[in-house]
Amino acid sequence: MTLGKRALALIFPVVLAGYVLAASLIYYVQSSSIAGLERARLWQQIGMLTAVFQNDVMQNRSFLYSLVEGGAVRLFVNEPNADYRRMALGVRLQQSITSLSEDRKRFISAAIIRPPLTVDYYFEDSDDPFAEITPQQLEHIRRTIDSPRLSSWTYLDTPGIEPLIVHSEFIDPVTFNRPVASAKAESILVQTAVRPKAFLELKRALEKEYGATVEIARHQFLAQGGLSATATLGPSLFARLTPEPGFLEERLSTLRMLLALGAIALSLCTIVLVLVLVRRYITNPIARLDRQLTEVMTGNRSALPDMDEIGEIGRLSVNVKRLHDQSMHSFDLVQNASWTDTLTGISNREYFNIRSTQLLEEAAEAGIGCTLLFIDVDNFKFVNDKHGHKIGDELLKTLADRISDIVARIVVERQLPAGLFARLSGDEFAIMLRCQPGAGTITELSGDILALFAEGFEVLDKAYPVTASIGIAVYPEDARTLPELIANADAAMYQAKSQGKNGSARYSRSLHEKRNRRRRIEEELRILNADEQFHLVYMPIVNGQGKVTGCEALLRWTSPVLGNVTPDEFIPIAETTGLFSKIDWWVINRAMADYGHVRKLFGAETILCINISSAELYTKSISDHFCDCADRHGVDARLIEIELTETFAVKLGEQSRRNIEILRAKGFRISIDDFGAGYTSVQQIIEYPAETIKLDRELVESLTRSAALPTLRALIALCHAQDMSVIAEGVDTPEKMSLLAAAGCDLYQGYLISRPLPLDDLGVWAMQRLLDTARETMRSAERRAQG
Ligand SMILES: Nc1nc2c(ncn2[C@@H]2O[C@H](COP(=O)(O)OP(=O)(O)OP(=O)(O)O)[C@@H](O)[C@H]2O)c(=O)[nH]1
Repeated sequence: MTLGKRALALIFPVVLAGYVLAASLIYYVQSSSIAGLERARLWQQIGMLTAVFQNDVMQNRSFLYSLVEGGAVRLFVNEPNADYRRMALGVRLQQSITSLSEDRKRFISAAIIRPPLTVDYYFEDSDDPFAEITPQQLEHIRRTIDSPRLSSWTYLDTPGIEPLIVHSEFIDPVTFNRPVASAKAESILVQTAVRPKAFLELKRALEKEYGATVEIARHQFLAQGGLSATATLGPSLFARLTPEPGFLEERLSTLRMLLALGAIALSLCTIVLVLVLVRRYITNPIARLDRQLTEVMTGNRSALPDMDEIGEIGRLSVNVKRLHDQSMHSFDLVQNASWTDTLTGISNREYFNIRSTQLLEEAAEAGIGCTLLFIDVDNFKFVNDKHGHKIGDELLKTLADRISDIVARIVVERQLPAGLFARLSGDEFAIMLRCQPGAGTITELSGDILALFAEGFEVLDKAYPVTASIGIAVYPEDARTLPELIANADAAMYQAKSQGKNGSARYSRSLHEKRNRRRRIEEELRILNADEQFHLVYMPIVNGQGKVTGCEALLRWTSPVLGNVTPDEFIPIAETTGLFSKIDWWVINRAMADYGHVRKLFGAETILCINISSAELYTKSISDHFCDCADRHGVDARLIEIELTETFAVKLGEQSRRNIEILRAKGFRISIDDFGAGYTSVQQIIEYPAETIKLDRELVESLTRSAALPTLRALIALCHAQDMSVIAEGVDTPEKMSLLAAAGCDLYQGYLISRPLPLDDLGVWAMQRLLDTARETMRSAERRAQG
């Protein structure tokens, strides 16, 4: 939810509740004052009604007196001519009506009654020529006659008939004044009646407004609670108006509705106003700050702009900007540190990867090439081991400085874009330049780097025997991605190393194929079924008398995909990829399973030689595996000779030395294979924990030249002095054999004796050899017999 919506959600109920509360209070106060006002108005209205009524009463009375006092009654009584007197009275009445009331349509009537109750004259101001006095008026006359009073008035309100105010007065027929009480029976009675039109209209209007009848009664009304008003219309005539119960409620509900609408309208106005202000001074600045921060975090903006807000929001913005600037500064420091190699101060692998990716993208856009030089120091370990890591560190730092200088110089001289130089790891460095081979830049660069090592690499005034191997790969010819480019330059560097180190090599197609072949071998090794694709061949070892004393088990691999793959090719791959255990364990098991057969062919004391990977001796379980296999196949440990390569034996570690001691303690023999292929000191020969030394075929080749015979003899004597028997490999001529025999060699192995043979062929070979020996023995016997 946005800040604006939150503000709305907060403000709306608060403002609304405030206004509803205020409206309720106003309603509470207003409702009682409305009730008071209505009550006062009601009393006023009923008072007005009373006044109007009394005016009508007064008019009627005036009408009566105008008839009596004006002589009209006297004229009527004294005039003997009945028609005249009627007409004269009629004229007088009309005059009186005209003078008393402006309303010509008003109903007025007059009647003269002679005793005992004869309506002598009746006049009515109406359109009805046959109009007669009403029974109600007669009734009033009768009641007036019956009462002791000489005059009276009343309000006649009979259902179905329009109400009338009626006045009756006794007149003495002689004096035409009010008679004495005793003369009442002989007096005439004059009655006038008017219709109280104004009163009735007002009454009707009130009844309509209040929705209730104006009650008129001859008795006093009892006091009533709520909204009600009473009035005295005459001495015994009362009126009361009690509005219908919902009258006030209607007013109040209108008030309520007005207040509710007012509260809502005011709430909305207030909310809109508050929201505008909140948005202007709070949410908009915060939203702007948020947007700017988001842009900074997503990289669409480099820094927060200066804020000109005031107050808390302004301070917040300034502080956020300050915080951001500080974190950017810290981030830059951390990033620089994380991209710098701590030892040499040049870029490290992370930065190299990031920057190189950009360089390749730029090169791709510009349609130009990039060249990667992968540099590895040769024999650096030697400096570490011999002179200590401090010197090693110094060497790396000095080398980094010197290569940096070379790169900077060449870039300036050849006007190239800035190059990238980084330490990838250990003694590995890399240079990325936006140039292609051909212009001589790469040749000059690699030549200058190699020249640094020409006289040994000088550090702190001392030269160290290290060189550099440089692998070169070019984008886009050799690779299209950075990982591929690095891998190819690395492969080229290994190529340079394998060509004798201290040189450079460019990544090539053949190198590519070599790597592919290596990858395919690795893949096949991972998935192969050893029982189906591996088999062992055996190469006999004989003593000076030609007796087979042992057989070396040699592994052969026939892959359905790759065909025959030699151990020289796949064993190093298996060792570097950790697949050697799978192979070794199969070889050990298979060779021991075959041992019974070998033994049958060559005798109970035949030694079985099994090669194991040098890496195998780093695993703890190797001795257990040998023992388990020997037990399983019933092979005496003394008849098993485990062959280790000389290069491995030179650098025996703690674990491998312990493993060899365990194996020897269990009775297994140890043999040092390929002796003489590397560089071994006399000291190391003395320290070899082995029963047998196998002279490498190259060594045999060079030492079986007549001039080297004393050396061969001395070497074999040295081994004998260490209690080690000597086997010569590569014995392929009788001459070599006789020379080796002359030098004291114990055992022989080579094509002169036999090539490596499958087990079945080994049997045939053994039979053949027996036959040959038998034939030779017979021939010697014959020669002796002839001689
Ligand atoms: N002094 C020092 N040695 C390091 C550092 N990092 C790695 N090494 C060592 O550098 C050596 C590099 O190994 P290799 O490249 O296999 O040794 P090498 O003798 O140069 O082998 P080749 O390259 O085959 O000639 C290892 O012994 C590492 O322990 C470091 O920061 N300082």
